[in-house]
Amino acid sequence: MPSTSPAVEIEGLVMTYGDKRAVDGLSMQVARGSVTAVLGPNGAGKTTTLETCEGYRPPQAGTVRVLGLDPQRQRRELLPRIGVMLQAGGAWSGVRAMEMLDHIASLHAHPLDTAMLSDRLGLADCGRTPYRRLSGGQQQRLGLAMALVGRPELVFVDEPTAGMDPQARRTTWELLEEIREDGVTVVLTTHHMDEAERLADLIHIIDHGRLIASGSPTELTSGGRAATIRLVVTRPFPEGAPESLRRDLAPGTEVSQLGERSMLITGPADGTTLGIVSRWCENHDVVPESLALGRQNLEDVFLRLTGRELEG
Ligand SMILES: Nc1ncnc2c1ncn2[C@@H]1O[C@H](COP(=O)(O)OP(=O)(O)OP(=O)(O)O)[C@@H](O)[C@H]1O
Repeated sequence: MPSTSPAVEIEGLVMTYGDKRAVDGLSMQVARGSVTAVLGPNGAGKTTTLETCEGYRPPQAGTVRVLGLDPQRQRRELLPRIGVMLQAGGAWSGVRAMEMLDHIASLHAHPLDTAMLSDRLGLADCGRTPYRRLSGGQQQRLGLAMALVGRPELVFVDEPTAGMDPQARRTTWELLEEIREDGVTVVLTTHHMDEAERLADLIHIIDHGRLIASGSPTELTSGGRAATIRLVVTRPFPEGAPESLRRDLAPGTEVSQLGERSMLITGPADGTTLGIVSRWCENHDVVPESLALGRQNLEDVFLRLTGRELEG
């Protein structure tokens, strides 16, 4: 198996829970040595996809290969080569933080130094605290340490910074950037676009269990639709406002309603467009509270693709 082959290859994956199609024909790849973010709103199918890659669930249709191996049939071969940070738990409730980390380290041939790792992740002070008494953020950090301690070639991290304070988030981001420098492949799920924008070489956006867009953060947020205007008005928009405004704007300009008093206009957001938006407001008895020019971010991309906001 040449090392240039993808670290993860998913082809036509289908996963259902009863009648619910959590993953619906998903195909995507993760390049070796990259940080790839799987971005999507709650319930998009991110965790289910990761759990299938980790060998916790057999695919109901489609195929999954991780480091060239079948996560079900070749699990024993695969497990020592990957690290997994679960969204919740992963440790026994009564075990002390350091005991758990040392235990995981003892299962690996060449583990990292656990004292160094726990210090780095700010766990040194709670090393003797039972897992159930750790704060949510401390449990997350311990989960990350457990995923990294075996020097994996590939780590799956499910919402790595959920519940962390800003300082712990930054430390986690730095650590993930460092392990990438060491050539480790990182697959992370998140519904925080800033996390994906900061860390990821490649972003797969999924919604309703399907891949709806892929690209680098720059590719996804640039191009002809790079600029945005956010319009906030004093009272709720009249019925049909986005369609009416879109008719006045240049072809290719997109208008999405964000809330009852806010809209996002994506396209050639120049002086001409601003002028048209102001005139439209005047003609429709709409009073702008703010009209802000900006650069499209991943949240805007998601909104444009799905008509819904990413977080929430
Ligand atoms: N064990 C389960 N039993 C039944 N339905 C489930 C189960 N696990 C997940 N689901 C459903 O499958 C869909 C996908 O869930 P999944 O956890 O994979 O999404 P997610 O993108 O990781 O969401 P989140 O960001 O909230 O973690 C959701 O509608 C969820 O309610």
